[in-house]
Amino acid sequence: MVKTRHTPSMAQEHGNAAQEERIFVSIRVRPLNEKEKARHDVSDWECISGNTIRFKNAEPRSLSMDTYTFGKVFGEKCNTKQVYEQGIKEVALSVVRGVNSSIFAYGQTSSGKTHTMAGITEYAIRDIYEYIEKHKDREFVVKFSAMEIYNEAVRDLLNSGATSLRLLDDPEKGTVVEKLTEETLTERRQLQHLLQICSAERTTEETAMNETSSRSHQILRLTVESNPSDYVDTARSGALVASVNFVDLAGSERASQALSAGTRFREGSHINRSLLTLGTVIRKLSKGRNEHVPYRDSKLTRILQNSLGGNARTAIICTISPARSQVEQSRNTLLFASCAKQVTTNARVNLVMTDKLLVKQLQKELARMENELRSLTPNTMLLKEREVRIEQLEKEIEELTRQRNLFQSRVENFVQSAGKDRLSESSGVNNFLSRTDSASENLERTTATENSEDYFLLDGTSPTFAGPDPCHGWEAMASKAETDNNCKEHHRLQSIEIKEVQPENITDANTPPTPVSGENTPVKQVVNSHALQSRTESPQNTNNLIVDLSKKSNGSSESESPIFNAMSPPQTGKVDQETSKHPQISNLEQNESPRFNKLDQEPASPPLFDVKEPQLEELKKESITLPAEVEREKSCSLVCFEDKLPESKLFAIKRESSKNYSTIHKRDVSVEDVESFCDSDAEDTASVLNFVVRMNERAKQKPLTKDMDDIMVRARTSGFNKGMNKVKGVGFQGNAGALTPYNLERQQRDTIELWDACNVPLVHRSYFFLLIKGELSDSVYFDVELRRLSFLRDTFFSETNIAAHGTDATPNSSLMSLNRERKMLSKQVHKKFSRKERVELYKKWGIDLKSKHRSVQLAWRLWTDTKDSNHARESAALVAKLVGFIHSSEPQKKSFGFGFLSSRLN
Ligand SMILES: Nc1ncnc2c1ncn2[C@@H]1O[C@H](COP(=O)(O)OP(=O)(O)OP(=O)(O)O)[C@@H](O)[C@H]1O
Repeated sequence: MVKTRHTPSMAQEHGNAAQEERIFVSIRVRPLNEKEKARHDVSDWECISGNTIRFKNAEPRSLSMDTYTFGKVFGEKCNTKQVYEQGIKEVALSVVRGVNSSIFAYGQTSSGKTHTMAGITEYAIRDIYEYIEKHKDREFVVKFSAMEIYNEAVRDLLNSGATSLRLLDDPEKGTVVEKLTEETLTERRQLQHLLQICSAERTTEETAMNETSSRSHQILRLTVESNPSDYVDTARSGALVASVNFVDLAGSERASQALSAGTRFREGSHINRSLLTLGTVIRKLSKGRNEHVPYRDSKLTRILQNSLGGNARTAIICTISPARSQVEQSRNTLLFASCAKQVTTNARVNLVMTDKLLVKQLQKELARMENELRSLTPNTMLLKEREVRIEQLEKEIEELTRQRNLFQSRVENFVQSAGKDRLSESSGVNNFLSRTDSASENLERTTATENSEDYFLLDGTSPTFAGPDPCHGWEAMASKAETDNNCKEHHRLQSIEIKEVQPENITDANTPPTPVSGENTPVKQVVNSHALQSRTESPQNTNNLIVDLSKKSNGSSESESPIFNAMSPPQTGKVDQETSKHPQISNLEQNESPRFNKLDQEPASPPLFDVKEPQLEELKKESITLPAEVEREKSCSLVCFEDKLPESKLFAIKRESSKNYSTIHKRDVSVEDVESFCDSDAEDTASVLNFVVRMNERAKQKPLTKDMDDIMVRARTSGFNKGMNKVKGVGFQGNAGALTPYNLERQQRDTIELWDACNVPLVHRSYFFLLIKGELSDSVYFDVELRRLSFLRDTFFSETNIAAHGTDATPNSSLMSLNRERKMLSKQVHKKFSRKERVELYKKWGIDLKSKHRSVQLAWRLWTDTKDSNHARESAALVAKLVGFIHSSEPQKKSFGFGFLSSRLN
């Protein structure tokens, strides 16, 4: 048995709504049989039309009562095929379209019901199979079942051994017969065989005329399942399942004839019950009232409930006997037929979903969803990847935004702090530093770094060293010291030895009371700021020609250089007792005090020289008023030239021309001389020498006139500086206008190297840098510092001195010992100072961020400053405070800081 699920709603969705129609009722009058003819019985019924029948012998007053009209009326001469074709066939074939149908035969015994239904069933089955044969595109499944209701018991005609079958109520199908045999037909012949079985199994009896009389209600059911062809969407389609019932009722008169007693009585009662219930149901349905219909009062009406006013098309063939003797029975049949034709049914297409179709449909749906899923999967994966990427980008944006805000904040703090510094600081240290590339690199690097220890540079207040790291490479200092000593003699040859130095025009505020090794120790003043660097460079690039016109190296007296005398500051400084052993040191120290005094008064712009001599005043009056920078150039007394000459050649020139060196003053140089020199090839040795000699000669001959000023003005505009750059000269010593930042950097670099070589304390270094304004005039400080440091280095760090005094010859200790102590102090610094404190010290002492050993630098400075690591912390704090005082805008603090540091230096 194929389980089905009725889905009427699906049929409705496809336009197969229930169609209401009345039961088709036809009347068939059989001919008089032999028995009736023998009794001379006559036929009283006349078919006056195709759908009207009338009782012929009716009295006039009752004529209207004996005329009946139905869907079709078949007379005695009509055969079964006509009955089938005219009305019954259409109803029966509804089954192939999914519509239930029922064909009833109702009439008295021997009226021809079985005779008619046998033919009708045969024709219907034939037509059904013909329909199936014509519709090869559809799949049909035909099933057959047969039952009889005898004494209100349902019996399976295809299973003779089965007992009475129970009726079950199905919510979709209605009443179903439990365990009813249902044969699937593969061919038509199989159905013929089953029909014979059913006929044989049906409960019948022999009549007096040896005829078989049916004593039960027989229901032959043919179920047709098919797939609809008119539903394009097979995914939503089901199966058309419908049944056609061929119902051959028992004789309607059976109850009255079985009134005798016993079994007949009980049999008749049951037959009558079903028929009476059928009559009642028909009568009630015909009235069309919404009153209770007693379907459940009999097995017959219960099983055929759908066929009686329900989901089925119904046709009733009422058979009557024309014999006058059967007129009342015929009238009852016609009355039943008259009621039945009033009954309406609501047949619809039964589109059901079988389990097989359901599985198939679900499989198709699953395959469709899998295809969709496969088609969607790549997009889904791509979407997920993009979502992940979007999340990553959002995080990166947040991080970048955070970094940007942080940098902006830092830059703002830096700018704000730098602005305050520019306003508050009178010193030009930062201005000078900002002009160096190294300082710019430090700033950029500091801005980009995340190291908190580097962050302190952002405040812009740190007195930072420009140029090489003061402590850089000090680890190699030990080995370098030896190299320095080896190169010392070579270095001395490249420098002009000045036997009698007259440094009155040069002040050195930082010159400490340096100890000397002895009175007879030769003092060699290195005025070449590039001296140290030249030791490691090729001779071709490092030859230096220095012409000091203000000194008596050529035997000329001061009187030969009135300008020199005019620029000499008053000798107001105190004379150190120790330096009195050396005139050079004494002269340096003599100029110390006035220099300090001047700085204290005008720290922002310390004057280079005090010009007070009357000669100069007179010259000023005589000359045309010149720009300030030209006025300052008048103070130049030293011209230093440097050329790229081969070393040997240069030395030869030096020695040869040293005898002819003479004072040259700017007033002695004509415009033609300068222009000629600028246009000449600076590498031409003869031109350089000739230029120097020529200027010296003119210095002796020509007085100072205003032509000098014109010379300088025109020299500047015509490329004098360019020519000077060609020979890489320092220019007029003390003449800031002739200096270049490059030369100043070189002086600075040499100074730092000498600091390292002499282990100069940090305090001194810091104090020295406080003098620096970032102007070219700072060159004079570096020049003096270089002289002093060269003297110290040659005096205390020479090979002979170290050998003579051992490792304790220096003020500190041997370099190797310093190295060991440096490591120890580095550990102690990390142990003693917190990270925050270290950062503060870095900031205050301008420790280079390039170094990987900032803590080592700090330890070094602490050690060299205090000479006692146990007090390094206190000393560092004190120095930091004093430096802060010097940077303060308050004169009292500034003076105190200067004074204290000065006392420390001394
Ligand atoms: N239209 C007809 N033409 C010729 N013979 C007929 C016709 N109708 C019925 N007969 C004959 O009448 C007899 C009785 O018919 P049938 O058995 O079909 O009556 P029935 O109504 O089925 O009786 P029951 O209810 O007792 O079974 C049969 O022998 C049948 O051949």
